[in-house]
Amino acid sequence: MLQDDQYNFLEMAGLPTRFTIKELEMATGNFRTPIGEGGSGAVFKGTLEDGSIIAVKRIKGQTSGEAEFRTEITIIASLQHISLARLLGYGLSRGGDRYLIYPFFQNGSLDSWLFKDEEKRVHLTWMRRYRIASDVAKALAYLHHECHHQILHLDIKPANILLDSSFRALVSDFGISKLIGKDESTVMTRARGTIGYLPPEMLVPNAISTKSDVYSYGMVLLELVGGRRNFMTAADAESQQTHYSYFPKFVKEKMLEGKLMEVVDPCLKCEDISEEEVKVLVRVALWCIQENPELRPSTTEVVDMLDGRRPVHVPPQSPMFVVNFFNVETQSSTSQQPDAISISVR
Ligand SMILES: Nc1ncnc2c1ncn2[C@@H]1O[C@H](COP(=O)(O)OP(=O)(O)OP(=O)(O)O)[C@@H](O)[C@H]1O
Repeated sequence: MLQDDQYNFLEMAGLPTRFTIKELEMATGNFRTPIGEGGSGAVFKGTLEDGSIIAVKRIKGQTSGEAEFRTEITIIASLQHISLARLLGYGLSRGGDRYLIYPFFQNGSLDSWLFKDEEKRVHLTWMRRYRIASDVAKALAYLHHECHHQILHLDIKPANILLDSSFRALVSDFGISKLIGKDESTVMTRARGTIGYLPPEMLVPNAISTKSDVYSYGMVLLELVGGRRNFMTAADAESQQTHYSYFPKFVKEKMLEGKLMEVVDPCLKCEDISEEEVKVLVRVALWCIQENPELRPSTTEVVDMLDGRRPVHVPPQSPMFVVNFFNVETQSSTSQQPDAISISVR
């Protein structure tokens, strides 16, 4: 019969292993170093006996998050892609807390670079941004088209894109993902994801598909280019009204005027930016956020466009219904970035 340690081959095969709470306490020094806080719990830094550095996500509570926890383990256990954050293991405590263990990625999440001050944003050089766009597209193409099932991530946003020490991107957080059969093109689901990245088909009871991730990806692309959130609000003290600014509309207008460089994050140095690449990213983004899912490209097509294997035609004019809904303005405002638009609906 095999001894316990002879099962180490499972670990070597990249399958998630179960950690005891004692092992996790040892690794994290009793959860001494928090590195982040998400909707479902806090994340702590730790070191395993073999010296590898880990991130331990603690999901508090007995019942909440159980479904997400199971989904995350089941889905990610079977995935192997260089741009997906690998799940090293999991843990369960008697008190009902649950743990997910990932490799630690030195540069944290994309949102902590993109939406902070200029000092942080300048580290996201144009070359890094383009590579991040390409890494995420490749991870999504793998999930959508290269696995036994189609896997919908359903929560693509900068907070769920982690960056390693060379600013290569890894998609993480499969808590609300969904598997669908290869022959099915759509699936019914309740609203999930994060406001600001949700495609219109998600706002009404309807079928979602891989094209829903494509929409969220397109929204992330625009934020990468602009170095700002797509939705921003500013309170007008005089009229006591809130003004919304919607970056995608501004981008669309600049594209029509032929002044695309005006949409690029002003903190980037002009000489480092390839105008041709800006055109590619912006056009791809505007294709991805088409309101009609059928017009959006597949993630495989996106990869081909970013890699220059497929031409990127001028995207069609999209009505951008959200503009009328919020009565938004189009200036490239640098106003306050509200928490309200990043509320998660699960
Ligand atoms: N593997 C990791 N390496 C380094 N930092 C990490 C890692 N995982 C998470 N973090 C940090 O912890 C923060 C919170 O992560 P978490 O996945 O819980 O957040 P979230 O995606 O915003 O939340 P939610 O679970 O609600 O989607 C991240 O924004 C990031 O800064």
